[in-house]
Amino acid sequence: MSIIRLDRVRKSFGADPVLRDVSLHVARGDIFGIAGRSGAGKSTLLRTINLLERPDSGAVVVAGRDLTRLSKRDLRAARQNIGMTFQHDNLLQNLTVFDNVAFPLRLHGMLNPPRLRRRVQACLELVGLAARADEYPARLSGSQKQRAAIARAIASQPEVLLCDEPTSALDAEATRALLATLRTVSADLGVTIVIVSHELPALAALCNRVAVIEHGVVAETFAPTDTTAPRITPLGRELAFHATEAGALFHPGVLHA
Ligand SMILES: Nc1ncnc2c1ncn2[C@@H]1O[C@H](COP(=O)(O)OP(=O)(O)OP(=O)(O)O)[C@@H](O)[C@H]1O
Repeated sequence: MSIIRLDRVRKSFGADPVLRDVSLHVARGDIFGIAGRSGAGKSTLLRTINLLERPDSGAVVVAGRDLTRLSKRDLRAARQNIGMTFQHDNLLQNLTVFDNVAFPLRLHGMLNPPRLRRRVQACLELVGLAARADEYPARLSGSQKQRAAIARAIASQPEVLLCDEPTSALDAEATRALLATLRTVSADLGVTIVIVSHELPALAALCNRVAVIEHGVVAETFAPTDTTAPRITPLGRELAFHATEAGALFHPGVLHA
């Protein structure tokens, strides 16, 4: 069953159409990748899923509710079910890692202090940062900052996690650590992850489905592990190549079980 459904979404900035007619389904539990050339509209599409970008027309249905039809108040509540991380980690520099993760819980008055502490610690353990809880973001590596941002994004136990270019500032080793964290988050919490990246090897290694955005539409959607299916776009073919490479590194049966 789809947890996210975009139906004929259109979005222009001024006279420039970015999303011309985007329809896609993301199944519950998917790690779903969005690929596309620079400027193709990947981030715009991702930001449409929680209505940070409001489409000009079309439906954005998350967990059964069309977000475009909600009142401001209901939209605020619906967004608590959709965590998000950004290319730049957006951590609050004057707060410790613990307080960054606790921030959305405190903001929404969720949980009493002992439960909040347990929740934050559990999130930090999941992303491998339990030992860094009292550090300030400036002392973390790029991968650790992204992992702290993931911990913050999952603290309110959303069903959906949106990740915008989480590995773009990371070297190869840090990228592998971050992909491992996202796999753990997916496996342990069952959260549905949608990830935008221009790094095809990362998408090929992580995602069980990928959509390629081209000319404002979804040009194709496929499972990277299905390396035998014909690909329509050059980018799809590149992804298939990287999926074969990734298969040599990570056994797909383990990765996508
Ligand atoms: N708020 C905005 N106002 C005006 N134009 C915008 C806005 N956001 C995005 N755009 C434009 O929309 C187009 C798509 O941008 P978007 O960031 O979604 O693409 P992308 O595929 O994520 O690109 P990249 O891989 O380079 O990050 C670009 O031409 C961009 O300049």
